[in-house]
Amino acid sequence: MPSVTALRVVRDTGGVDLAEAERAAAQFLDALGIDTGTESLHNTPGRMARAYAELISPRPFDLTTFPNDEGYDELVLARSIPVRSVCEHHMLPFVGTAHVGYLPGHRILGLSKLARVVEHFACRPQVQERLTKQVADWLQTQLQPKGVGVVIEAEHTCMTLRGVQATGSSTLTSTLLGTLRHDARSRAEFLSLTGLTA
Ligand SMILES: Nc1nc2c(ncn2[C@@H]2O[C@H](COP(=O)(O)OP(=O)(O)OP(=O)(O)O)[C@@H](O)[C@H]2O)c(=O)[nH]1
Ligand SMILES: [Zn+2]
Repeated sequence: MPSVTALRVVRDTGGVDLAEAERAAAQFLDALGIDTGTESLHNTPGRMARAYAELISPRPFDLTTFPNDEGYDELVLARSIPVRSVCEHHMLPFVGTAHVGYLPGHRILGLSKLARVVEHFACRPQVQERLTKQVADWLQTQLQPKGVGVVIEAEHTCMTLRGVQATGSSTLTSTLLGTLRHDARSRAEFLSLTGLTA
């Protein structure tokens, strides 16, 4: 008889050497002409090291699935999941929201896991296109649903705070798989529920 299953998901970050990261941050600030000898900045290299370590270290989680006993065959959609990542080109944050949905097959997913999968792939140096596709592909592989849809909208601070300084701009990416990609009605419903079409 099918039952609850849980797959432990842990990402090996290769190990963060906090002490070395702190030394490097101190050198980096020094090279920028920033004096870390003051009382206020004294602990800044350590804070920088811990902050970046946190940004690239996803929390482990259990990917819990349940049998789809009722044969639920409509969309399951988690909207407005917070996204927090760092662009791999500048190591500056990009932040926004994700809408993640799927059309169930034989199993359904614990709802919180949709947000945990987003965090799992966001907590690393990323580009938004890859992040979007990784979340969709992974759900497709692990859950084998009839379809998956992922939409991410994010502000890249490397584009809004520096460089071109396109304040207020955001970037939208999407990946649709299976029925959500190929069936016009399912696709339209998904995009409508995510607020992307009227
Ligand atoms: N496709 C994609 N590009 C990104 C992402 N995050 C940042 N970038 C871009 O990566 C590019 C890096 O371009 P470079 O010309 O090497 O860097 P740069 O001189 O700092 O460029 P500017 O940002 O235009 O000043 C920039 O255009 C960024 O906007 C992302 O998630 N996806
Ligand atoms: Zn960038």
